Amino acid sequence: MITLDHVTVQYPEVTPLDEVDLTFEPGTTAVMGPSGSGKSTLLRVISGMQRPTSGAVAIDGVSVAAASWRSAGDPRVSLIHQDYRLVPFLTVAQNMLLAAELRGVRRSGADVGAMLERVGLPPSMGRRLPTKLSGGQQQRVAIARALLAGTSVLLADEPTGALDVDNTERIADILVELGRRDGLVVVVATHDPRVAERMDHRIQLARGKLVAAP
Ligand SMILES: Nc1ncnc2c1ncn2[C@@H]1O[C@H](COP(=O)(O)OP(=O)(O)OP(=O)(O)O)[C@@H](O)[C@H]1O
Repeated sequence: MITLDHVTVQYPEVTPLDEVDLTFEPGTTAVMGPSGSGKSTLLRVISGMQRPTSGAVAIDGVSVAAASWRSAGDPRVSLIHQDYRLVPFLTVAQNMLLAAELRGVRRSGADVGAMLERVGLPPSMGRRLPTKLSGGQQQRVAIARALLAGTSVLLADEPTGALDVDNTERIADILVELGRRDGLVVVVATHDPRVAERMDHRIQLARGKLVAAP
């Protein structure tokens, strides 16, 4: 469970998160709201990549670890993006193993294949370069990479923003299953109402404030 306690992120001109109190349980939650309402900031704060100006963020009662020269944030959390962010000159398997290694998690080639199958891709795809895959396949690899690294909290920032309707459906299916079957806490920032309606809960941000709770 993720808890935010009076979390504020303040810049000189804007306050993208303003005294936010929020809880995310295992399962999927869509975070909606207009552009600039603070959705990406919320995900960065949960991941530990950004320290809030004030307030506390914890996962299962333990404060999220802030990013440092040693890590890109809390090792329990993975963040996936609209543009997938796979390393283009490494194979799919190397991308996945590198992420696990950076977390200090040892994984085998068999683990990579099993994780690819879990997101509906053949294990043989591990040998391909990400640039040779479709957008939907790349996003599934990004999810498999997060799972291989042992994440228990999966954050997704507009994960279907660059995908067509069919691939959007597939990614939404995978996220829902990870929440329901595997008990991950999945938080999805999205502008797409079709994605949001598939999630277990929906929240809405407006100018850094929560305007509708689940
Ligand atoms: N480093 C920064 N310095 C100053 N202002 C910032 C910084 N990062 C974000 N902001 C501002 O904070 C506000 C919230 O940004 P954020 O990216 O969280 O919004 P968002 O809801 O994710 O928007 P979008 O839907 O367009 O991705 C915006 O007004 C943005 O300009």
